[in-house]
Amino acid sequence: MTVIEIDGMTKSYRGNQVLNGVSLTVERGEIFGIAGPNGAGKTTTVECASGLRERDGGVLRVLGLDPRADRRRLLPRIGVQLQEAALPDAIKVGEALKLYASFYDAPADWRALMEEWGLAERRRISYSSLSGGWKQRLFIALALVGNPEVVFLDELTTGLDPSARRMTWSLIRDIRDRGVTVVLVTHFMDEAEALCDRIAIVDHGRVVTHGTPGELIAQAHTDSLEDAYFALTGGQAA
Ligand SMILES: Nc1ncnc2c1ncn2[C@@H]1O[C@H](COP(=O)(O)OP(=O)(O)OP(=O)(O)O)[C@@H](O)[C@H]1O
Repeated sequence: MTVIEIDGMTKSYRGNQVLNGVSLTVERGEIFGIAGPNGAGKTTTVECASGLRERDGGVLRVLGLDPRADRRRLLPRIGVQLQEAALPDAIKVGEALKLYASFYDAPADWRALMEEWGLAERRRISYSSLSGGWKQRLFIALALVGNPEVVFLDELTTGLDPSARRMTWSLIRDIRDRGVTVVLVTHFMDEAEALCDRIAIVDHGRVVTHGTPGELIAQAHTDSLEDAYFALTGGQAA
C-alpha cells in the first residue's frame, strides 16, 4: 500500500526554485532513504511531506491526505525528527516525553517508550547533559510518542560516533519491524545501504533515480552504493 505519493512537486524560496518536480512513492512498512548533495532539496521535500512547508505545485499525499489542507488530521498520524532539532537545555528526559505525549489525543504510553528505548535510567537527566547519541535516541522516542504510522528522520546520525550510529541503525530497524514506515534523509551511503529498502537520490530538486540499493548499484555498474551515488550524481560529494 502506498503511504506517500509525490508527483511533480515544486517549491521556490523567494524566486529560487529548489524543488523542480520531485516524484516518488513510499510503501507501507519500508525504510525509504532520501540521499543527495547539499542543497538538493531533501529537507524541503520532507518538510512539505510532513506539513511544515507548503509546496507550490504538484501532487502530495501522505496517508491519503494533503499535508497542508488536512494538516490537523495528518499530524497525529506522523512523527517528525528534523535536522538541528533542539529542546530547552534544562528539560529532563522524562519531562520531554511527558510533554510531547500531552500533545496527542491518543499517545503511546510515554513511560513504556522511555523503558523500551533505554531512557528510563536517564529520565532525570537534563537534555543539555545528554551525549549526542542519547539526544538522538530521545528524539527518536519523541517522534514515536504519538504512535505514528509514518516517521520522518532527517540526518539522524550526522555527528554521531560510529557506535552511536550503529545503535541508531538498530533502533530504526526496530521502528520498521513494528510496522511503522520510515523516511530517512541521509548523507551516508553505508547507512543507506545497510538500512534502506529503497532509496531516492535527489539532485537539483529532482529525483534522479530510485530503487533498492542493489538496483542502484546495478544501474551504475559499480561495486558499492557509495560509488553508485557518485556515478549517479555526477561525482559530487554528499
Ligand atoms: N527557509 C529557506 N529560505 C530560503 N532558502 C532556503 C530555505 N530553506 C532551504 N533553502 C534553500 O533551498 C535549497 C534546498 O535546501 P534543502 O535544505 O531542502 O536541501 P538539502 O538537500 O536538505 O540540503 P542539506 O543536505 O545541506 O541539508 C538550498 O539551496 C537551501 O539554501
